[in-house]
Amino acid sequence: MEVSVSQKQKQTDFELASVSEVSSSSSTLPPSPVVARFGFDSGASVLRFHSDSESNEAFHIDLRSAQLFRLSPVESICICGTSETNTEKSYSRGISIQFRKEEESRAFHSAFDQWKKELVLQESCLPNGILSASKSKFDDKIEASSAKMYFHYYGQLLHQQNMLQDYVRTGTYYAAVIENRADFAGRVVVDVGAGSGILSLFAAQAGAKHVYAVEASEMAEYARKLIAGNPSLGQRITVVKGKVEEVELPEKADILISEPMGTLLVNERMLETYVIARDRFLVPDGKMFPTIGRIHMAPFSDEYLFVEMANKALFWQQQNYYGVDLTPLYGSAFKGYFSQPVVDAFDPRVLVAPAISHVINFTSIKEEDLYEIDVPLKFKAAVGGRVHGLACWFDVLFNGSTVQRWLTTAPGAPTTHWYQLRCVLPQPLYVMQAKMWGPGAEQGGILQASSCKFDLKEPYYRMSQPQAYPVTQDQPTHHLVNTQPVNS
Ligand SMILES: C[S@@+](CC[C@H](N)C(=O)[O-])C[C@H]1O[C@@H](n2cnc3c(N)ncnc32)[C@H](O)[C@@H]1O
Repeated sequence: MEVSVSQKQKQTDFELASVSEVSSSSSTLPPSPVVARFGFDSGASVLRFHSDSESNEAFHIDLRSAQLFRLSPVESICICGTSETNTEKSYSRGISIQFRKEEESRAFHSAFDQWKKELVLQESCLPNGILSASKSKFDDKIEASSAKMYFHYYGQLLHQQNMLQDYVRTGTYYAAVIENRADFAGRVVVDVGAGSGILSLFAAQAGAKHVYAVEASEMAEYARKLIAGNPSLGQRITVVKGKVEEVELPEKADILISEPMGTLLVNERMLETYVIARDRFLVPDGKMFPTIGRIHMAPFSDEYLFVEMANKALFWQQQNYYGVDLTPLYGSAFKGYFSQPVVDAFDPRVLVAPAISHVINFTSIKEEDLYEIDVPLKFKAAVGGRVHGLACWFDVLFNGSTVQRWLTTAPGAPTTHWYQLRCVLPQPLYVMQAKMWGPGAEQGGILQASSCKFDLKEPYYRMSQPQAYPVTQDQPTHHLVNTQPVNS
């Protein structure tokens, strides 16, 4: 493998508060403060640690096997392999890294990602300058088995039909495209994750010069069939079967169209694919449909939902289940149920404070910035009572030259197949408005804490329709129960 001179000379230094080994077996760690240096060593990207006072390296790790996880704003853990060749004896090594400031932690993480990327580039570069068939950006992030299941799912017509039958979704895309003909007429379009090819056909209807419909799953074959069956539009559409991260297209696009939204906008990580498509295929200042996305979050109060969740674990409180005491597992079952985000459509009146919004601009965000998203939350409850968790939904904007259109999944708006999402806390929080005494009184109330980790991959599909509330005059119309059919 060739390494260029510039790479050999390049290095990045970071001063750290301290480093320590998670297992105590090694004594090679330098005393604090510590300097961490990213650099090259015999063609490999390495991270060296040495003491501030001397430049002698205390130890180094190979970035090839290293992964970095953030534990807190100023603490991270780096997991890497040992150099032990006997696989039975080789254990992962954990290095706990303390930063002095949060900004330094961020800079270190971004340098780490950058150096890992350089490594991928290096490894795919053969001495003759030809790119090797090494893993793509997609393969790098997504496990093969998980990608197989994902594309198997989308390869089936029944799941595409589910999306096509979400008339709020598909109708809004149609309106956004047709009302903004000026953005499509005579333009080259790339449909990112084309599925059945429906958005490509809409773009062709709006007068696109040519549409490249990129689809990785077997659905690409069905898209070809559908497009061939609509010849007046189909002659301007080419289906490209493959991953957006890997396929090559013969020309740049003036506009990208895609439906990359998952639960809570980011689930499925297809936004990353959309952004990669932008960097690979879009002309500078080209358009993106959708253009921006927003995640909205607000605290809610829903006693009924909380009791429903808590009751699920009651099964494990049986002391005589065929002669077996199940109670040792009660705590774990309770925790398990509360780690499931609830997916359903709820009445917006369960919200107890205005929502906080996090904006993602698809035209400018870096792909890496989608790996980890922090949304600082601070709410002032409009009413006192028990808060049971955080309600979340999203919307996206089609920023057309003629018409701006929003596709929203907000509570109270016509229901989509995304519904809304609620993260229910295992311990409700009491929110009061009266003057308080005791700990936390200075801040205006009693300090309480309740926390939970939620797994977006294990949702609880509850699917209840919003209950019919009698409408009074002071209620805005968006609180009305929607009459749209639910698309399953
Ligand atoms: C949510 S569906 C949308 C399908 C279609 N555009 C629509 O609106 O009905 C996303 C599609 O993108 C495809 N997809 C996801 N990631 C992809 C990738 N990295 N490369 C190519 N296709 C991808 C999936 O197989 C799936 O068919």
